[in-house]
Amino acid sequence: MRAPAKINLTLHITGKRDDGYHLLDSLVVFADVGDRLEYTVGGPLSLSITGPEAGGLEAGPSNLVLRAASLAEADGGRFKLEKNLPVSSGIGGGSADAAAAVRVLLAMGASGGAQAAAVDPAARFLPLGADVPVCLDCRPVRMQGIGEILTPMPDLPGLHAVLINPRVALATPVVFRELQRAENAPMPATLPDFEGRRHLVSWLRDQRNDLQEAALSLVPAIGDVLAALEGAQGCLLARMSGSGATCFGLFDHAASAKTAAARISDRHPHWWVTPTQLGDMQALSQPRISRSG
Ligand SMILES: C[C@@](CO)(OP(=O)(O)O)[C@H](O)COP(=O)(O)OP(=O)(O)OC[C@H]1O[C@@H](n2ccc(N)nc2=O)[C@H](O)[C@@H]1O
Ligand SMILES: Nc1ncnc2c1ncn2[C@@H]1O[C@H](COP(=O)(O)OP(=O)(O)O)[C@@H](O)[C@H]1O
Repeated sequence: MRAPAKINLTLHITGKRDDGYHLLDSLVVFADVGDRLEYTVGGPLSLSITGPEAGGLEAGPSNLVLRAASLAEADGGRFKLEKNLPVSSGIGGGSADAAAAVRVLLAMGASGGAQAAAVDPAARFLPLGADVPVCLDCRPVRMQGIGEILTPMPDLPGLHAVLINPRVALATPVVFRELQRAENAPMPATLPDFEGRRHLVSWLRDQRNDLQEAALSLVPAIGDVLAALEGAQGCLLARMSGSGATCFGLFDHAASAKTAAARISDRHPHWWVTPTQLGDMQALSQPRISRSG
């Protein structure tokens, strides 16, 4: 099963709750790049991790895959995680993995009993992380509250993009702590009916990521990433996703995104650079179940 990266096209921080969590207003889409998770029924609950971004990631009970399995009351089984997304990078890799584990366990019939099964999955799995509800469906949404209020945006045009991480991990709480002002304007109450990609991009230019300035002050390399994207031929808009440090550049065509990614990668071989499509990845994220033996 695939665990697509989450991208915040906008991230307006509109307030702060008494428990310290911030209120968000964010337009979220998914990428066709992500982690992969395999689950085999049988045996005690376990997790192994491979892949280019596996380094330093704990496979113990603190891993979000195993935390999700516990919350779903899985009674065992082996998870294998192929970690392709940089950890702590603003594209929700951990939340995507947790949501993928939930999807497969629910598809296999794990429910935690009738009472738990009756609870809306978004509310039930929110304690794993504010980004987990949005990652359950992998569809374009407007995300509000602390991440639990989701309004589908089924007609949002798909986008061509390049994702870049300067290979600096940035912990979400640290960026929120650095935020100078928690009360900022939300997006308009009603979002436009976008007529196409260009319309969406020109509207996005007037929106913001309110965490970008705070993240930039912590990791100046984010400025280099944004400059590289903005300088690339065909780049329509460059912005940071989530709490960073990953940034996205939007392009008119898949070919120009690919060319830009190759050129930037040549100049910055240590950066994580990926051309991708952004939009609705629900179909791609569905579990594919095979039975053997
Ligand atoms: C900022 C966002 C935007 O999509 O993305 P990332 O940068 O993590 O990808 C998310 O809201 C992050 O979601 P997630 O990473 O699941 O957050 P959690 O584990 O629940 O929270 C980590 C910490 O971030 C802060 N936090 C998170 C979400 C929120 N709405 N308000 C907050 O203040 C809190 O300090 C919290 O203790
Ligand atoms: N499967 C996982 N993948 C990534 N991070 C995980 C996972 N399980 C637990 N974590 C922890 O979650 C935190 C942030 O995860 P991540 O989702 O990658 O951040 P972000 O949402 O900023 O991209 C890190 O402290 C990491 O150690």
